[in-house]
Amino acid sequence: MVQKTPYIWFDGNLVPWDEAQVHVLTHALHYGVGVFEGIRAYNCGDCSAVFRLPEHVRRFFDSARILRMTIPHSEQTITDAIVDTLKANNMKEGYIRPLSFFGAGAMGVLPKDNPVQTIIATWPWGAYLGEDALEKGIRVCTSSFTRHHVNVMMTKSKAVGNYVNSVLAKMEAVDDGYDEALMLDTNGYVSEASGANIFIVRRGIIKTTPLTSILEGITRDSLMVVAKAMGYTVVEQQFTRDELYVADEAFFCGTAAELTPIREVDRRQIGTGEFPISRALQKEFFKVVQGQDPAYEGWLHRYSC
Ligand SMILES: Cc1[nH+]cc(COP(=O)(O)O)c(CN[C@@H](CCC(=O)O)C(=O)O)c1O
Repeated sequence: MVQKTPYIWFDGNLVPWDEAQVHVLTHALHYGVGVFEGIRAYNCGDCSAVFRLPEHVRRFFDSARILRMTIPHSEQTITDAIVDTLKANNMKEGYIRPLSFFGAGAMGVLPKDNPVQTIIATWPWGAYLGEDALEKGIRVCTSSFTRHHVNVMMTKSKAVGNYVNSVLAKMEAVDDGYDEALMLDTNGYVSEASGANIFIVRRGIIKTTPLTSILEGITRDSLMVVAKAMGYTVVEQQFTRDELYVADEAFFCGTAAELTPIREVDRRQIGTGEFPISRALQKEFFKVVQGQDPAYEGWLHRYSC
């Protein structure tokens, strides 16, 4: 159950958590047209910092543009509202969920008299895939659900409706005893997880899926930059499930997932079961988000509660 916090920003005002409600004829509840973001704030010791806030806010608005939804606020207003909500909730660290959606008004597929509503919620969210996941890695299965064709759903939009595909994949994986689902694209190549991007390490090369059917992950981008700065070769290249099977290491990454090693895929251990490169990247990633690496100060939007 999500842990409540005192306030949610709702169409310009901070309202008590339990009062942030919508009508059951909200268009997005019926037709799935909304956009959202997942953002994390980290405790950096003497203050806190939201990780890559401008990039997340820009993607939030880009997602809306793709869906022909006009968010009735500026990027600056949303940026300020995110920090204000964190402060109002006295959150030195935690997860931030902006959501914008077609509200109640007309019913029917065409949203014509439906206001675009916007909320920003924040709550504590620890290890996305379980406390042991970051340390020991997770077990993954290839999903029977295929990632969206790029002209069926708009996969560069973090659109609410896209996540029916993710929910079905995740439910199937968990019911079958795994921690997460690996989804293939419509051509059968590895795409991403239900809520994270994927990397593999093979013969010292770090490889990730190109920007085809996947969400353009900000953590993915960050890790590519950090890995290159650490001296690794990083390529964006399609790969198949059996290349994943014979990889030396593999990991998922995302705002919620952070960097979660994968220890097994479809009952095949990945590599030796040790993941030194993933571990080194994970260690550097947490130094970066916690403000311990000055080279990445530009990625931190600092604030104090
Ligand atoms: C499909 C998908 N792919 C990749 C990513 C990684 O993107 P980024 O966070 O920018 O690195 C996410 C984020 N998934 C968000 C929602 C998770 C959820 O269960 O809800 C997240 O990680 O916040 C996805 O949902």
